[in-house]
Amino acid sequence: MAETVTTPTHPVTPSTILAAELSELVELVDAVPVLDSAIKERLRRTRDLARGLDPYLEQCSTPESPALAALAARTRAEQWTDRSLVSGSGPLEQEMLSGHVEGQTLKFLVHMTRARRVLDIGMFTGYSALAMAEALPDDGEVVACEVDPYVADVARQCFSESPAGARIRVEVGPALTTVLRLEGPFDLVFIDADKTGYLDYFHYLIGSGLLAQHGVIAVDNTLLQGEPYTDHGARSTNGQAIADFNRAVANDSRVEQVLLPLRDGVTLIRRKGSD
Ligand SMILES: C[S@@+](CC[C@H](N)C(=O)[O-])C[C@H]1O[C@@H](n2cnc3c(N)ncnc32)[C@H](O)[C@@H]1O
Repeated sequence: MAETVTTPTHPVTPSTILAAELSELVELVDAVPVLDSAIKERLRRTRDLARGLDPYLEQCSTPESPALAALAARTRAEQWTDRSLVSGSGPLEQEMLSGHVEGQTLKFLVHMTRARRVLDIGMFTGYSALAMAEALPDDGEVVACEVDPYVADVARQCFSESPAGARIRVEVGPALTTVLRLEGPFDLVFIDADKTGYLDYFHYLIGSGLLAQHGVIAVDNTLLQGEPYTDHGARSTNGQAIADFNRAVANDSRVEQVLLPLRDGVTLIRRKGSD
């Protein structure tokens, strides 16, 4: 089993938010002397179930390559608070990085779909792009779209230190503009950029020749920290965008899909009858 575990600085997925909430509850309840010890013990077991999940997934998954580990370390070392998104859609933070288990899942998708051409929409420092590039054959290609020139430069530096990095072509600019001038087909597309743009990316990919007939789309953050399925006050703009996206995909008769509770949610989409 792998020994290294990636610890986010703050919880950004339903399971890590749940674990953090339960950890706080355990502390609160432990401070109440009159409370039944059996109740305290049950709460501790519940916390451990939530808190142990992500580290265990990491331990049981094939370790990331040295190049991916270096890219993740480089991303953690950056002072993201000093920068804000050129697109104005929000601050950059190290938690944007998809990371070990999701990267390993993307590698599996490349292998399983026998992909040769991959489109990465929302590259950040390049973790997903490099993970998928590592799984491609030598003549395969990842086209990676990123709006922020600074993070694109960080990604390029990381790619230059890995043989698989030579398979990645970086396109800087708003992804919706970039995809309009790209030539298809792509066998696999990973959508992980501005959440309010997800429906546009999806409609363009399905409606155009950009996605291969047998192609698969993987979409990140479709659980958006639980916002689409919880009702605790007003949703954020991104939470509403993801709720709308999930409903639109579920109602679209052209496709079939599954939402996997991996990290912040990953939805896999394919055209119906495209065997
Ligand atoms: C969640 S991060 C991507 C994480 C990345 N896939 C990974 O594996 O580490 C989202 C990225 O999308 C970029 N982005 C936001 N809006 C965009 C747009 N309209 N076009 C292209 N990139 C965009 C952001 O600058 C950010 O770097």
